[in-house]
Amino acid sequence: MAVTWWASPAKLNLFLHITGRYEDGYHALQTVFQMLDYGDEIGVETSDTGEISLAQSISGVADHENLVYRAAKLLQTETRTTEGAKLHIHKRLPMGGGVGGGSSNAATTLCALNSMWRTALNQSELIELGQQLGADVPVFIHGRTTFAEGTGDKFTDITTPDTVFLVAHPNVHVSTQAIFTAADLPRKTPVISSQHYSFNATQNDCQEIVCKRHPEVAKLLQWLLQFAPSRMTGTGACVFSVFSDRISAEKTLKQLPSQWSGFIAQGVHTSPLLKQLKQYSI
Ligand SMILES: C[C@](O)(CO)[C@H](O)COP(=O)(O)OP(=O)(O)OC[C@H]1O[C@@H](n2ccc(N)nc2=O)[C@H](O)[C@@H]1O
Ligand SMILES: Nc1ncnc2c1ncn2[C@@H]1O[C@H](COP(=O)(O)OP(=O)(O)OP(=O)(O)O)[C@@H](O)[C@H]1O
Repeated sequence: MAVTWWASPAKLNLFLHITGRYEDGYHALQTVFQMLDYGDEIGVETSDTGEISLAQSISGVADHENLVYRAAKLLQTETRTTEGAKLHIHKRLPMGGGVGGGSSNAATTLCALNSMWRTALNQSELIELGQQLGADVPVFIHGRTTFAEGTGDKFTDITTPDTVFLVAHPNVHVSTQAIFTAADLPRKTPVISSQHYSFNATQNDCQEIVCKRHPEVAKLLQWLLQFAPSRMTGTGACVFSVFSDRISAEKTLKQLPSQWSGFIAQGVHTSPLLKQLKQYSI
């Protein structure tokens, strides 16, 4: 059976405000999820054996914990389909870097298999399943650059300026859970309206404590700020810089000190996955 490849794009949190905390310990957020044209790819070979397998493992992640495998199993169980699949993962995105690679892989797997297995769940049913896999899975199923609230699951789509991003990784790992349980995390940022969003009037509320705990993130941020406005995404560790043209972004990437790594991506309104799904269903 031939492999069909599906896009699994990255996101950036252009800002991240923590506006409160729910009784279950989860935080109320406001953020802009910026979809990028750059990411991983998930290859799907369907079969009628009912078996789900990964063609290759990801280092450090047990196969049964891999979000690609878990997403396929969840869809199979929920829809009671007798179909199976062999799933390939082409990784480009840094793991646990705040660019949502694992969440995006899960979203792509759910959406691609729903099309290829013809299980016919609608987008809100897929989002409900996605929520069970992680807080950032729903936005990748939604597939548009959007202003998000709640735990990142209430969306108001917005148009952001045409931007080329340099996304850099400081090669340190930041635990999302450790940041969200930190006593000194600011949790009372006033709520803003999606219409009044601007990059300059917002911040990432996690950035200061991540920089304190992980000096390498602070060092990378200081280095990037010489060239362009820059900010951390999510709970880190990646930092992005905002450029209006690709040449300047590429020039800066070429100068990136060798202990760090990075990539260039264009901000997009509609994710490459959503575009592909529309074509597939035509
Ligand atoms: C902060 C963001 O990166 C913004 O994009 C995400 O909302 C985090 O998404 P994620 O990594 O998929 O997060 P999950 O795996 O669902 O949660 C990891 C841990 O972060 C904390 N967490 C996460 C999201 C949220 N709104 N409040 C939280 O307190 C919880 O302690 C949870 O145990
Ligand atoms: N297919 C997968 N790709 C990447 N990580 C995976 C995958 N499956 C499971 N994981 C686990 O999920 C963790 C978080 O991965 P992910 O890349 O989504 O983090 P992130 O970029 O910090 O995302 P977020 O911004 O949503 O917090 C990884 O550290 C890894 O242990």
